[in-house]
Amino acid sequence: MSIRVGIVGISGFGGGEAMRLIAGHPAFELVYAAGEGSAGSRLVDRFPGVPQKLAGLVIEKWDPAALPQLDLLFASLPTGTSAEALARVPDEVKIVDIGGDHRYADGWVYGLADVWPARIAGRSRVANPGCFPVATLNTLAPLLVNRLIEPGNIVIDAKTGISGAGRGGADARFGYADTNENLQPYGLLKHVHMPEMARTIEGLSAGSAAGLVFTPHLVPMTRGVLVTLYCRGRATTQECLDAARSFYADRAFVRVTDRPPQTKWATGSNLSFVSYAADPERNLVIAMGVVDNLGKGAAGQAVQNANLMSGLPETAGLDGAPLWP
Ligand SMILES: NC(=O)C1=CN([C@@H]2O[C@H](COP(=O)(O)OP(=O)(O)OC[C@H]3O[C@@H](n4cnc5c(N)ncnc54)[C@H](OP(=O)(O)O)[C@@H]3O)[C@@H](O)[C@H]2O)C=CC1
Ligand SMILES: CC(=O)N[C@@H](CCC(=O)OP(=O)(O)O)C(=O)O
Repeated sequence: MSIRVGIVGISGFGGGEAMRLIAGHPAFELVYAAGEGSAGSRLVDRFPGVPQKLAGLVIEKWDPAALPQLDLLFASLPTGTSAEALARVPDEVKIVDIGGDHRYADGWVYGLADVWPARIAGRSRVANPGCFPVATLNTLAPLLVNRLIEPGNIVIDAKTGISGAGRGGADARFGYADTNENLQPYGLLKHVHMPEMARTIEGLSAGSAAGLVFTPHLVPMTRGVLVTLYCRGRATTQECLDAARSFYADRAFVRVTDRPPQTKWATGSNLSFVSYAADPERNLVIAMGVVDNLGKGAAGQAVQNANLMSGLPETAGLDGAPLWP
């Protein structure tokens, strides 16, 4: 039996990636697509390569009062624009919010799927983590749970591809001439992802994350997030790798590697790569994490969460290999 799903924000980068994954999903059937400016166009008009079975589906104007019969809705709307409308979606329709409006909000589970799948299974309102948080938290979780680093002294140096800003990123920073052959730090001291990262670090460690520092950088590539995390701790490299291998032993999507991960390893997939280099004498642990911002960072983890919410195998529709090169 198929599960009837919808995507609001389908014309965007996150929504479009969700469509690509759902088109190949064994149990999900896309029956509803919605948006604002794209309303009235067919999927084939926006995505010329869309599979034939979806080509004629017309994007509706987003209206939670006019939904067809649905089991599950993926919301991929600009942060700040989804809370009011999603509150009007009937309770029986499950929702995965890819945007930032419901992270640690009442009634919603924070959907860090690789770390706590049991919290997500069977739930009906799940908030996807942001792309930097999932790359960071998947990498830190084994160290925090095993008390291998101090939670209060973590510095996150992050790099992101331009698609992290979405298609709607009309900001002049995101044009070709501004991004090609260029590197830009941004969001210093108060990036919007700080609270969800601090709260999760505190939950995993039972300590304070008060000293957290996070600086993202925009780099001239389309997809990918790399986080390099500077931590205080006396563990060896081998102890960090062993902790991660044990923590993720039965998890499908997290790969623990001896060598530093690269963004291309994850492109087009729901994979998360983690690795570590530590020097106990210098009280230093360097932890590294890679995801595709549109995969694990958005639509991939959204589908993983939807599988858990629907009682499906967690890997359904997500077992394709990454793109290479
Ligand atoms: N890009 C990324 O790597 C990641 C993004 N996210 C989050 O996912 C969400 C979507 O991001 P992204 O796909 O990149 O953004 P885009 O700018 O690419 O897409 C935004 C989408 O929202 C739709 N939209 C905007 N306003 C409205 C409205 N009032 N009613 C209905 N639809 C509307 C647009 O539809 P239309 O074209 O029809 O107007 C478009 O489909 C954001 O919250 C973002 O922060 C999270 C993790 C990673
Ligand atoms: C390059 C770029 O702008 N990236 C986005 C992250 C995308 C993301 O994870 O978005 P939400 O948390 O809003 O869902 C940013 O730094 O805000």
